[in-house]
Formats: sequence, C-alpha cells, structure tokens
Amino acid sequence: MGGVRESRILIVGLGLIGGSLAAALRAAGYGLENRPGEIVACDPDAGEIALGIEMGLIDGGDTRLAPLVEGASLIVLAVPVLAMESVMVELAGVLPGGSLDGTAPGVVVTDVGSTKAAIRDCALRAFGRLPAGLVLGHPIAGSEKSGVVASNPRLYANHKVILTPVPETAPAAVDRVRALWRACRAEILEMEVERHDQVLARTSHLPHLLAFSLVDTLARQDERLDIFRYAAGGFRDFTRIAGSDPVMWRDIFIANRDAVLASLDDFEAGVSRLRQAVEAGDGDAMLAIFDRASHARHYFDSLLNQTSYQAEYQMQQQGRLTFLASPGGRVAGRIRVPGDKSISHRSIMLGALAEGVTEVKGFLEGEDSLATLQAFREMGVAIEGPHQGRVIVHGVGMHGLKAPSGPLYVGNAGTAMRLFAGLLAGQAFDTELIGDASLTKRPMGRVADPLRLMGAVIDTAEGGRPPLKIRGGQRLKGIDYDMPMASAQVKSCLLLAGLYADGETRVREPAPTRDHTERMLAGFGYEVHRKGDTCWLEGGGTLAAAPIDVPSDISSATFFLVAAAITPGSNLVLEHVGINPTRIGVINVLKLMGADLWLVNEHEVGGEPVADLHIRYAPLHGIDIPEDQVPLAIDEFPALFIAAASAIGTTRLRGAEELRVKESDRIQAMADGLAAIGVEHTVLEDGIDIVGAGEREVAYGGGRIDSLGDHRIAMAFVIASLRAGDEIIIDDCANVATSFPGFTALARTVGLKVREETDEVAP
Ligand SMILES: O=C(O)C1=C[C@@H](OP(=O)(O)O)[C@@H](O)[C@H](O)C1
Ligand SMILES: C=C(OP(=O)(O)O)C(=O)O
Repeated sequence: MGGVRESRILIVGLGLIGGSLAAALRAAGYGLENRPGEIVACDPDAGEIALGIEMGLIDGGDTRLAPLVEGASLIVLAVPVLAMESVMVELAGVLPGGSLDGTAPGVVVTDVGSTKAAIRDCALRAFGRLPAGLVLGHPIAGSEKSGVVASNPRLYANHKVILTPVPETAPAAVDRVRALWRACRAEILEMEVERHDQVLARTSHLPHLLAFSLVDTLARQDERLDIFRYAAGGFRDFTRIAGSDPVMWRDIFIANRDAVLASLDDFEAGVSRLRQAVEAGDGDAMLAIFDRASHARHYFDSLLNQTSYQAEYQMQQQGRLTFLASPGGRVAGRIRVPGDKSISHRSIMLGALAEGVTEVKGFLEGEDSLATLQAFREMGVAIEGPHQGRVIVHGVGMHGLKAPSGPLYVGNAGTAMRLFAGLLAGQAFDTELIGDASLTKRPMGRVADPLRLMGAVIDTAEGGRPPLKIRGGQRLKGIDYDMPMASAQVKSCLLLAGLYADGETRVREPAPTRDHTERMLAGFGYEVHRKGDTCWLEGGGTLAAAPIDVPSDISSATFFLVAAAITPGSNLVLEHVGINPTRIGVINVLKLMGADLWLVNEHEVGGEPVADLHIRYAPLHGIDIPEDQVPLAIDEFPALFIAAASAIGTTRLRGAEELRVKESDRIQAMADGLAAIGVEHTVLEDGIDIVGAGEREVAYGGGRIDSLGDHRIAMAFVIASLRAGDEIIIDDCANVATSFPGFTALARTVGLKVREETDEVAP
C-alpha cells in the first residue's frame, strides 16, 4: 500500500466523494486482510454509514464526530462547503491541543472542497489560526451522481488533485496528504488558494452554472417537458452536469461568489459578441470564434490524450523522446519533405493582414508555424485548417487585429518571435510574446533596439531576452538601418514594422539573407524596393490576399541530401524543393565538396523558385567553406558538419558565429556530438575545423548524443548513423516536430534504420 502510513483514516461526510476515496484506498489494498489501517466515516445519515460498511468501504462509523476522532491519524473533510465551518469548530473542540501542529505522529486534516479561500477562512475562525497540520485540497473529479452508493474506486485515477498549502502548512503534513492521493492514482499539483478559486470558477463552476441555468430555462418554457423528448446529443452532452447535487453547488456558488461573478462577466461579454455576429449575419466573425474554440477544444483533447505534437512538446520539456539510429544502410527513393518553415510563418502573417481570403497550400504543420497560426487566432483572425497542408486565412486588413486576452506563446520559434515583434509594434493594443525555455535564452535586443529607434516601446527581460512586452498605440517612423548581423529575421521584423511606420523603412544587410518576406509582400501587391544590399518600403499601404504554394523546405531536404551524399550506393530524388537563391548555400557547398547533385524540373510557384533535387553518392572532399555561403546555408550546418565528418580531408568553417544563438549553440552542440562519436575537430569562436574520415567505409563510431532540444542537431546525428560503426542514440528529440513532423517515418522509407523511444512518465 504505497506510502500511506496512516493508522486510521476518518472520512467526514460519506457521499460520492468520501465513499470513492474509501473505495480507492481499498482498491489499493489499504486496511485489507492482514495489512494495517482502518477507515471509519462520520455522516449525519446512519443509512449511509450502514451502506458503507455493507459495501466493505469502511470498517465502522457513527453519526457523531467526537467518538471517531480519537485514534484517527488523518481526517478527510468531505462535507458540502458550507458545512465545513461547523465541522471544523467541532474538530477544534475535540482534537487535543497541539495535535494539529504538523509534526509526526500528529493528526493531519485535509478537505476536498471545491473552493479554497472560503474554507481557509473557516479554518481561521474555527481554530483561531491556520494549523500546521491542515492541508487544504481539492480533487478535480466528480460525477452527477451522489451518495455512497455511487462510490467509484477509479474516480480519482489519472485525475488531478490540487493541494493549496499556505505558508503555515507543515511540509510533512503535505507529504502525508500527497501519499493519500497517490494511493488513489491521482496526479497531484500545488497551487495558491486564490489562483485555485479563479481557475475553478472558470473551468468548473461556470460550466455548472450554465448547465443548471439552461435546463431550468428550457424546463420553465415547457412545463410538460415535451421538448426534452426531442433533445439531441448536443443537449445531453452540454447539460449532463445539471443533474449534480444541488446543495453542494449552492454552497460552491456562495463560497466562491466573486471569482464566479468575474468569470460570468467574461462569459456574458463573449456571448454578447457572438450574439452580435449572429444578428448581423457576420459569417467571418462567427467563423473566427468557432474556429478558435474548435481548435482550443482539440488542443485540450490532445493534451489529455497525450497524442499530438503539442503533447510531444510537453514531453520534450521533460526530454523524453529518444531516437535510436542503427548503423549502416543506404538511401534511395523519391520523397517530398514538408513545407518551408520560413514561408509558412509568413503566409499566415501576411494573409492575416491582407484584405481578402488567402489560400495556402503546402503549409508546414510543424509546431513552429502552428504557433504563429494560433497566435493570429488569438488576435481574432479566422483561420481554417490546416488540413493536409491547406490553410485558409480570412484576412482582417492592416488594422483589423484584436488584442489577445493573454500573452502570445510562440514555443520554440525564433522566427515567430522576431517577426511578431515588428508586426505587433505597429498595433493599437499591448501584447506580450513568450516562448519555451530554449527561445527564452535567445537574443531579442537585435530586434528590440532598432524597433525602439522607430519609436516602438518594448521591454525585454535582462540581457534583451524574452519575454517581449510591446506597448501598442505608438506612432512609428521609418528608419535607415544598417544591420550588424546578416539576419533575415531582423530584416523581416523591420519591414513588417515599416508597414505601419510613417515614411520609408530601409534595411541594409551585411550579406544577402533569405528574402521570402520581400517576395511575399510583392506577391500581395506591396511595393518593396531593392538596390544592392539595401531594401526598403513605404509605410501605410495595404495588402491584397493572394494564393500561396509553399515549396518543400530546403532546410529539411538537407538531411536527406547529406544522407545520400555520404552513403555509397545512394540515389535519391527530393521533389518540389524551394531553391530561392538566398537559400541554396547547401547545394553550393555540397557541390564544392564534390557531391553528384543536380536540379530537374525547375519552375516557379507563387514567386518562389522550386526544383526536384537529384543526388547520387560520390566521395566528398573537405573544403574551406566560402564565407559568403554562410548566411545562405545558416540552418544547414548541423547536417553539413556530418558531411564534413564523412569527407576526405578537413573542412573549415569561419564567420558562422550566428550558429551560437540558434535553438542551441550549434557549434558547441555539434562539437560535443562529434566528440561522442569520435570525430576529430577543433572549435573556434566563429566556426569549426572538422577532420573527415577519409576513405574509410565506417567513418566514426556510435555513441549517445544530447540534442539539447534542438531539432537540427537531432536530425543531423540520425543521418550520421549511415556511416557509423555502432548505434547512435540521440536524446531530447521531441522538438524535431517544430520543423519536421514525421521525420523518422520518412527517413525509414528511404532506408535509414531509426526508431523512436518514449520514456514512461515519471510518477
Ligand atoms: O527569417 C527566417 O525565416 C529565418 C532566418 C534565419 O534566422 P536569422 O535571421 O536569425 O539568421 C534562420 O536561421 C531561421 O531558421 C529562419
Ligand atoms: C534557427 C531556426 O529557427 P528559428 O530561429 O525560427 O527558431 C531553425 O529552424 O534552424
């Protein structure tokens, strides 16, 4: 009976909640056969006690509290919220002084009430202080059924129990209550009292109030209850909880009055917005609301079921997805990798700001671009899809975005955060941009500083890191900006802010960087000028929706290009890959190294050139990578390092310090991984020298790699397995879903021997 060391548990109030607790403890073996432990219950209804004994849930009970308290080590108060005070007053009278001081073997008291501030205040009145042995708690589980007869031993399994200890609570007492709920197989969280009440007002109390009210309203309108005969599934689903215990719910609404009223105000405002949309026949507004709700609902589902990439992302937070790549094999076939991440982000951004409806094909359904999509939904844009790469964005125009109700979360996506910074600096409302742990370490001063020169008001955390707090309603003015680094994200950020600025915004880049923003703006009818290293636009124009066909991402294709380039016997075609001249550094570098690589079927889709890339194995040679290729291949270096490790001779990279501020420090992360598989190298501040394997068939060993949650590090070492002598195990890989969902499955179809392993959830 894992961890419950109580000699006697007293449950006060033997209804569904108390009875189910007894049933769950019994199911876990507590007090059964010759194991120690006893469960007793107090209830004003002697019939419930008798039933509890008959059902084998409790060993004994009484309608009076005092006789049961002696000998009880843990007391669980499971009475309606408004009955708590009288029970606590009685307890304070019968518990010997000092027994609730939180020290072992003192008594611990906990409760299961649905509101916490009111019960804490009761305790304060009853005991004259908050005893150290009192641990307030709330199992988020229930049923519309009531009474001990409805007890269910599985009621709490995989449900959350929120404990709300206060500063006075003894940690040892919290541990004992945790042990109780762990035995019921519940998931235990801790929260502050006030926060608990606000959260529950929204997620539980409000829906119950609505269900009671809807059923009552309809029942009044139809005294003979005829309409219920015709009620469809939707009615049944929505109103199931209106069958819940009335006394319990009256007490909850009295006890949590203020938080419930606040959530009801929000709800009424929401209903009235929807009412206006229905009244005006405003299909776009309705679609925006329904679409946002539908996606939010699916998101909750996937979180609960732990199946989607959002859940994978959660796992990644705990570093639990591992790739295991067996050595050897060769690559052959014809594949299409997912859509371009940079273009996907921009398709949603410009589509949202355009007049009209933008249809997107080939959209990357990866975590990064989905974060951008979700952020626009939160700013009131109706977006249909994605369904198999198709997305329909109902543009709201340059000034149609609405203030989101909370911070915008962009996950792992540097592109999203930096481009949003510019776009949001020009809005009338305040926003906050937040990201995951990796993004929170990345530099944002590079966008915040020039945006401030334009008149934007932006706060960052220390060292110019996220979160970014952007004050709306500022008048922006165009600037002439010399970028200190070659960054397409900074350039794009400033151009997007420039759309809202007075006059011209000019950006000079020290080396050419990807120009998807400029091309797409032009495709949406917005004039962008370029002369030499400078591009500029004039603020105040409008965007006209245009269809977008997103090519396959050359950065994702790179892993397979390198795979084929390093593996004898390989022959592979990658279809419909974007070959924008500002992105083809990897093709140039591989060709310089001697790769047998050529392009077929070159054509243009929606302003972006594409081609099928054909590659066959040919021995690679180490080279000094030309510095002008660095920005054109910036995301491709992790894979190119593997090409270098498999080549004949040494490859030298310089001028690539930007690699240190990506999802990880990619120079160091790759160097550590190369060291783990025995590849000789020298790390420099702005680059690396990598000594290739020469003509050896097995180029290096196997080993265990930490991807540091960086998708490109993870995928690079999967490719390395083709020339490894032993298995390569790569930890912390869930972030591969940010840019390349389905990577391992696609890799297997062309001949890689890679599988995924997910650790069990730690208790
Ligand atoms: O603009 C873009 O879409 C991107 C620009 C590059 O970042 P920098 O601008 O920081 O070089 C690149 O690394 C990133 O994956 C995508
Ligand atoms: C650097 C990358 O992306 P971002 O900056 O958008 O996080 C990348 O995908 O390699």
